[in-house]
Amino acid sequence: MTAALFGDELVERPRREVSPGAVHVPGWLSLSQQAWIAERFHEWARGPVPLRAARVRGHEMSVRTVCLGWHWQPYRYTREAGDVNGAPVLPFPDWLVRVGRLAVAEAYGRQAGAADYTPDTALVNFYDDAARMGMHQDKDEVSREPVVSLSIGDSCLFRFGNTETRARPYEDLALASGDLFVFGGPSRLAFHGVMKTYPGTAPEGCGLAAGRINLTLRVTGLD
Ligand SMILES: O=C(O)CCC(=O)C(=O)O
Ligand SMILES: [Fe+2]
Repeated sequence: MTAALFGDELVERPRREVSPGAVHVPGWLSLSQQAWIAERFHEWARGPVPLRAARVRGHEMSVRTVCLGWHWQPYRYTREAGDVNGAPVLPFPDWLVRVGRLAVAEAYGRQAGAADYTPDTALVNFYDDAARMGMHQDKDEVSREPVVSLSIGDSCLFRFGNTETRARPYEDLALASGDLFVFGGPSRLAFHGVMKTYPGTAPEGCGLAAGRINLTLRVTGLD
């Protein structure tokens, strides 16, 4: 409990620019922030659009997703979840815009236009013990503003690569509960994926007993 509160592991996991424009900030969210967001996740998953596994080229993804602001389906954004139940997607909450601005300021510094960062969609992913996500680019957005990623629950093995191919060079790193990862600028279109999660590693008090939640905040550039 005290280890989770005071974060010994942050000494071994310093903040780091993984590649130009891609910044990992371990333990950015406090436990109470994580638990509060996990509670919101359970509300979002109740609908009107439920958590669902998107179908990519005929195959269901192992990750299940609920969206805010805009509904993502391979490979576009819509206001209604036409591939689920046709219901309108939940609005993007103001507090999450503020989280996005704080995250960009944390990653790039206050001078870097953080105050203008206005994400309008979030993909909220839930990973059970078997879920993973293959290497891909986040490129269905018209805007190339940074992606802000927040993780809660079990740790995962995150692979962050290059903008050209799914193959090497890439770097494997752990994303743990409370970690922030921002990728923008020259890394905005880098391939990335989640190779596996580590069941049973969620810290007590993070609000999620099993599994992993990841939120990516994005600017669609759509209107
Ligand atoms: O779960 C993660 O850490 C990454 C999620 C992701 O890449 C995505 O939703 O596009
Ligand atoms: Fe992604």
